[in-house]
Amino acid sequence: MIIAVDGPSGSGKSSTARGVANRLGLRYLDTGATYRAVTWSAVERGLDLDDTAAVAQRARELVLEISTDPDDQFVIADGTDITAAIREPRISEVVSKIATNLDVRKELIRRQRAIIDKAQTDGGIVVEGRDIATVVATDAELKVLLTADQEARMARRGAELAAGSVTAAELRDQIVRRDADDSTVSEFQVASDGAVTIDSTDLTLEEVVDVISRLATETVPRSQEL
Ligand SMILES: Nc1ncnc2c1ncn2[C@@H]1O[C@H](COP(=O)(O)OP(=O)(O)OP(=O)(O)O)[C@@H](O)[C@H]1O
Ligand SMILES: Nc1ccn([C@H]2C[C@H](O)[C@@H](COP(=O)(O)O)O2)c(=O)n1
Repeated sequence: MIIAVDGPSGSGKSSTARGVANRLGLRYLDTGATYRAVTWSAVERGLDLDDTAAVAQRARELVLEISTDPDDQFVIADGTDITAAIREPRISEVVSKIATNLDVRKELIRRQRAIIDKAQTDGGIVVEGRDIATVVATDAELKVLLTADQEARMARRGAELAAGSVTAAELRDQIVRRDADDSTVSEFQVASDGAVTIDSTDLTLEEVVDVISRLATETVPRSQEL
């Protein structure tokens, strides 16, 4: 089974997808981490992020290992553990430049599909991102568009970061500006055909995990369809 979870920044995709994978004994893939890993590598090498050809070449060359264990998440790039580094503000601030590079997307979607194919032999996977239901795994048995209103998403991200470490303007940049940039290459504001929209504004994380897990158990995997 493949469960696709898409949605805007701060809607709770990562926490929810990890929770569902745990609950149902599935693998978990954070596709945003692949874009962050390429960003980290390009920044480390001092590449001009506007040089789309050079950045795409870096994406193709990068040796990337990304965990699909929901309880043990790590990202290793060219032998360096970058699990924490890819969450630093210096990466979050520029990652959209890499995520809107269409040649980078082509390469990372190819890699994401290979990870998803492999996980099928382990019983299935919950995949979260922006274009999972619409591009990466259009055959997903369950497609969820996870939303929350902008104020809730900014409040959640603010609570997550160390108190006083970001200004209101920086917070807005991380949520509003990033979504505006990212939505130029993916449609994650409107549900695609067959997707269920879940508005998490007034739901706890546990409640969202409950809803998606229930929908998943009511869904017959394609391989078992008669
Ligand atoms: N339903 C919820 N209610 C309250 N807080 C939540 C809920 N879902 C997630 N959170 C919290 O909101 C923050 C953002 O969640 P998360 O990182 O999962 O979002 P995301 O959609 O993956 O964001 P991004 O795309 O920017 O990585 C986390 O601190 C998480 O614990
Ligand atoms: N399938 C995806 C996943 C992520 N992105 C973009 C969106 C962000 O700019 C960046 C990092 O994602 P995050 O870790 O914040 O979820 O990658 C995308 O375009 N497509």
